[in-house]
Amino acid sequence: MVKSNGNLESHFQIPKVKFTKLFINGEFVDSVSGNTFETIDPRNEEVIARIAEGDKADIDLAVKAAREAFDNGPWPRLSPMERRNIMLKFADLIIENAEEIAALDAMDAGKLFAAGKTMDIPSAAQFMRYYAGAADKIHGTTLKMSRDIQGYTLLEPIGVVGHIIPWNFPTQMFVMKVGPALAAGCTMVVKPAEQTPLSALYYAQLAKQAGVPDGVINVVTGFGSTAGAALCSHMDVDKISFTGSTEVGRLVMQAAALSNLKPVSLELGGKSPFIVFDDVDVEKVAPLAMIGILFNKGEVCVAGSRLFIQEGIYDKFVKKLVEITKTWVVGDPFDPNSHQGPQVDKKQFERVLSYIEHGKREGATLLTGGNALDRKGYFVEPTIFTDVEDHMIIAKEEIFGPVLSVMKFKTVEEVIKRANCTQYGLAAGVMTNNLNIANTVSRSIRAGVIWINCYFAFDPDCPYGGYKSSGFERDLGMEGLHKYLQVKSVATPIYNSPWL
Ligand SMILES: NC(=O)c1ccc[n+]([C@@H]2O[C@H](COP(=O)([O-])OP(=O)(O)OC[C@H]3O[C@@H](n4cnc5c(N)ncnc54)[C@H](O)[C@@H]3O)[C@@H](O)[C@H]2O)c1
Repeated sequence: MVKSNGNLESHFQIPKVKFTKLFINGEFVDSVSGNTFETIDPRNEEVIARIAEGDKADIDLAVKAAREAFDNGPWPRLSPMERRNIMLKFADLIIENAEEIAALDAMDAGKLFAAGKTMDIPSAAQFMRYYAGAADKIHGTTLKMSRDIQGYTLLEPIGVVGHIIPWNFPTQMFVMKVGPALAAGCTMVVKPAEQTPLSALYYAQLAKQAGVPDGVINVVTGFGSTAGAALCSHMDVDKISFTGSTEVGRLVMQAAALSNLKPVSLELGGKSPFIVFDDVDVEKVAPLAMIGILFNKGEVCVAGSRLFIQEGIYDKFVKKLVEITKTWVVGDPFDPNSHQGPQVDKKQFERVLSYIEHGKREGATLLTGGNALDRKGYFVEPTIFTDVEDHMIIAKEEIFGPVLSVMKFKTVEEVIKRANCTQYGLAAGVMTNNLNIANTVSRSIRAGVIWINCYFAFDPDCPYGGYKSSGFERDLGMEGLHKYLQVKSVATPIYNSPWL
């Protein structure tokens, strides 16, 4: 592992944070209570800005604005083509402002600036364009009904949506949720994670600039137990779309059920297996396995955090992993030489380090890493444990950091069983040149996404979500749009009505 000492000011001019207030009904406003909270830069533990702390009273105002915009405003009543055009303009503005948005996420979340500018932000714009293209292709079906009745279905917007998003991909999560809901004709309140509120506020004003009418997108920054909980239990919210931890997902579902029984979609945690068979080229697959765990400093719900290696190539593969970590640069996310920035905040940093201690105590072998960097900020070394057993905490719980558990296996049947022995079912990677094995494993793993000889292959057209405690319903793809639509069936006699 290499430490980067890049001087970020020489690479990029840090933007001044302009948006620190709630965005309700097309305007930036203070919270009702006047309270604020700090958002901290994980590179240096300094305060970036004070952000308005929304709570129940602010959620009430935001939902009222969204309700009015849905019940009486133009957005659901625009022609689909008009909605599409505004969304395309929104996507253009995202690209035009890519550098500033990437900088906000680098400061707020510790994400690599270069990756944000060239990957996260362009892919967010791509999501928005995908759903803009879908906006004028939403249609129901004609029904073949008996007794001379003609019928058809209408797909109508579900209404006011509450989006609750996590901190690991603030930009993509915002667009992944807001894009399809806009295409469907919904209005919404977004509650970004308290760790990363900046880009959501920035997006809100871009949407307004693009022509999204007031009240359609409202952003209430604040904490989960107050603002988030108030959104989930609000009687005037018609749907909650949540991405976050399994633990909070349970609370969200409970609050939704105990209020107006609103439907929820849950995109939750993971502990994904990355399975490598003997027949692969170690030189090619080992780097992919490392990206599978280290990308975005391991703060990825689909991180390949359990690496299963077949016994024939085990030693060679592990040696290669260690070699890779030696060239891996942990440092300032604005430094173009950095491969990995800091964990998002102090809590997450301490959580990752405490899992490393668990691994040591449980008897796994710490092969490399295991420490925080000796500098200010929340930097953790890429860490590899071998001799990990399935029952160990580091093999079972989601760490959400750069910590890899490596395990050896013999047979296809064995690895399928072990890969499935987790409460999660979000994603899995299968690396082999044997088509039969690839097919058998991908059909046997209980997870929502399987990558064969690739990893993190995301596309707007590819639905994404979990089995088991990783949640239900899907983001992205047309499935990601349909969850914001209701189906209405209409029937009428073709000739004289026998009912009248
Ligand atoms: N499946 C996916 O697509 C996906 C994607 C990214 C992250 N995640 C998961 O997210 C987790 C990390 O994110 P996190 O730490 O921000 O998760 P979290 O569950 O702590 O918080 C997520 C969001 O929920 C809010 N929240 C917290 N308590 C709430 C409550 N009682 N009611 C309503 N909202 C509440 C938070 O303020 C935040 O906005 C990991 O488990 C990760 O796997 C899943």
